[in-house]
Amino acid sequence: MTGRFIAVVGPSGVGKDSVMRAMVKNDDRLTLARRVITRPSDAGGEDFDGVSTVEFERRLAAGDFLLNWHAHGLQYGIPVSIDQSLNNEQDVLANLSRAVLPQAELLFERFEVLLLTASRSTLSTRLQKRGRESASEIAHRLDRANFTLPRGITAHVVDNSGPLERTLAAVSALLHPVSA
Ligand SMILES: Nc1ncnc2c1ncn2[C@@H]1O[C@H](COP(=O)(O)OP(=O)(O)O)[C@@H](O)[C@H]1O
Ligand SMILES: O=P(O)(O)OC[C@H]1O[C@H](OP(=O)(O)OP(=O)(O)O)[C@H](O)[C@@H]1O
Repeated sequence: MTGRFIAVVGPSGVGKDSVMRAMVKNDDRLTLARRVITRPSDAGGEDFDGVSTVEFERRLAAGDFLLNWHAHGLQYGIPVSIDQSLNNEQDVLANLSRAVLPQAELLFERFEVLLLTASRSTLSTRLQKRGRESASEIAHRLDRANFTLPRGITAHVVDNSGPLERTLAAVSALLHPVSA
């Protein structure tokens, strides 16, 4: 049996990267997908592979990505190498755009979605505190906060308005119901 591909989605600033990082730290059944992004490598936040647009297009043409999309003026790709982890029965966590979920669902034998939520004011406070984007970029990200999941996609929905520990306990109970 292959591992599960677990898509982690939700509005910018909700805590996807923080929750994913903590999940992987606490659970050796989980692996993080390292994304390829056309963002400067020193931008901070998640551990990603920062490349130029030309390099991204080269890799795309070479078939290096299982999934790719465009958002916030950036290109994102999920490398085909995650298949090795899935084949080794590791569950793979990946921060995805909500828009690519229907495409992702078709690709993986075992597919789950974790949707994180928080109020708009919480998102705004967190994005300002994170400080990776300018005020106008933050405003654009907040405009996308209410984007609904594509039709037909079902998700585990977890509120990340409270402490991270509470979110982690809820996520663990949903993903590992027997051992939780
Ligand atoms: N449960 C939480 N409580 C308080 N702050 C949080 C929580 N989860 C995330 N954060 C903070 O919110 C900001 C955005 O989190 P991040 O993981 O980058 O979100 P996303 O990947 O969804 O954009 C970061 O500064 C992070 O430290
Ligand atoms: O279609 P949406 O669901 O709105 O998602 C759009 C993009 O936002 C997130 O990117 P990124 O992780 O760079 O930004 P974030 O950390 O601020 O969420 C997510 O991973 C997508 O790439």
